[in-house]
Parts: sequence; C-alpha cells; structure tokens
Amino acid sequence: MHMTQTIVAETEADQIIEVAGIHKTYGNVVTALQDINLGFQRGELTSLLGPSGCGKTTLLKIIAGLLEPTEGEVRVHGKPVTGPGPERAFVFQDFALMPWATVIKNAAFGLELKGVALEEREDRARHYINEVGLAGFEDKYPHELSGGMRQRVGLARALAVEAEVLLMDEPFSAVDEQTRRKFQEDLIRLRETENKTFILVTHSIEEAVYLSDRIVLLSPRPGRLKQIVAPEIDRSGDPEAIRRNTEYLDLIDDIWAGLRDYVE
Ligand SMILES: Nc1ncnc2c1ncn2[C@@H]1O[C@H](COP(=O)(O)OP(=O)(O)OP(=O)(O)O)[C@@H](O)[C@H]1O
Repeated sequence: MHMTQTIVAETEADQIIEVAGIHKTYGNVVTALQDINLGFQRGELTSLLGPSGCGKTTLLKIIAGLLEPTEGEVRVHGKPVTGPGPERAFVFQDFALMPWATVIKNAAFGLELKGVALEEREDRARHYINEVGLAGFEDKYPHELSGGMRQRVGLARALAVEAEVLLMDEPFSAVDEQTRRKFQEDLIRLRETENKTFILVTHSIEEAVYLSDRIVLLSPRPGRLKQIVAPEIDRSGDPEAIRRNTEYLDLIDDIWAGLRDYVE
C-alpha cells in the first residue's frame, strides 16, 4: 500500500505534460486526431510514429500551443495550454534561423527575446553550441553550415532558453545518413545530460527504437493511439553495437509487422 502511494506521487511529480481527450478536425472535414490521452514525463524521450497523414505533426503543434485542438486540452504542470510557452520549445524542421546573424547570435536569440543581457546570453549560447557539437562555428553564418549543422543551431537555441520540453518535427529528415546517425547519438547523450523531455515526430521505425524511451504508435487517419511501446535497450555501449543488438532488431520487426497492415 505504502509503495503504491509512493509510486503515484512520483509519477505525478515527474509528469510535465498531459494530453487529455484531444480531438482535432480541420475545417469540419478532416478528422486528424481522435481521443488522444497521453502523459509525458521529465527526462523522457518519446517518439510519435505512424503512417503518413495520421496526425503526428498536428499533435506536436497542439502540444506546442501553435494549434488549437477542437476538443480536449493539453496541460503543462497541470495548467491548461492556451498558446506557446517558455517551458516548451519547438525546434523547427526548416531551422528558422536568421540568415544575417552568426551562429552565436542565432543560438542566443531566444534569450534576447527574454531580455537576458548580452554577455550572459552569449555565455549560455556558447555552452549549448558546445553541447550540440558546434564549438568553433560560433562566428559562422547559416549559409556556411550544412543542413545538419543548422539544425543543431536550432537545437542549441531551444536548449539555451532552458525550456523543459523540446518538440522536434522530423529533426533528422533533411540530413545525410552519416549526419543523421551522429545527431541521433548526440541526442541520446543530451537527453541524459540535460534531463529534458523530448517529443519528436519521426517516420523511421529504426530511429524511434534507437532513440526512444517510449514510442507512441498512431493509427492511420483519424489518428488514434494504437500502442505505446517502451523499448528497453541498453544504450550505454558502442552505438554501432546497439544497431546490431537482437532486442533492437526484433522490436523493429514487431513494430513494422504492426504497421505493415496499414501500408499494404
Ligand atoms: N491546415 C490543414 N488543413 C486541412 N487539413 C490539414 C491541415 N494540416 C494537416 N491536415 C490534414 O490532417 C491530417 C494529419 O496531418 P499531419 O501533418 O498532422 O500528419 P502527419 O502524421 O504529421 O503526416 P506526415 O507523416 O505525412 O508528415 C492529414 O490528412 C493532413 O492532410
């Protein structure tokens, strides 16, 4: 009895985001999401996975407060979301960097908006530029960087404002395979060192299994919760060894078998 109470208390304390009874209809015609109920814990990386058009991006934008649900609500620390907030940072797929500003200025931009003084914001931005593996590129401009590097600047910007929740829409889609792998490894490390809550949309089963504490599988439109999978993969070793790990490969097969019904 005592133990049960303790567990409940811890769960509530660590739950940052609650998605309650979300429905989303676009223009009274397209039902994108139906009856979505989910909780997100501190320090956990969740992937939203499902067939094209099932509402993954819609759900992410509703959590971000960029889109209003037709029914239901999202609560952050128990408070209903009415728009974007400082505890949630959306890392845009198209990077949303200012082309005329250097990496450090771009990374510090969120802090500038918050009114943080120049020296402090550049110190913090520098710290996160380092964290995302861009040390030495502080004075470069976006056009001098590769797609993957620009994406890292976006991530550094989100980390610098000290948002608790990082929302990423297909963060690895626009980069080559090598960059993608490196970025995935960095994200696993960041999740451990920063204790942030990551919610990301992906199309890749491999990526979801490789990165996630939890995978939320959505059904085809209207997107409903199909299954929640919690991969128990030991990620402490060599990243290449993880990709050959039988548990990792079996789980990919299982999820693929479940999704296959929809795509065939
Ligand atoms: N602004 C909009 N107006 C009307 N319909 C929309 C709008 N945005 C999205 N939709 C529709 O809602 C459904 C869900 O879209 P959403 O982009 O959330 O799916 P997704 O799972 O992220 O798709 P994908 O994997 O292809 O990126 C789709 O059928 C899409 O066409």
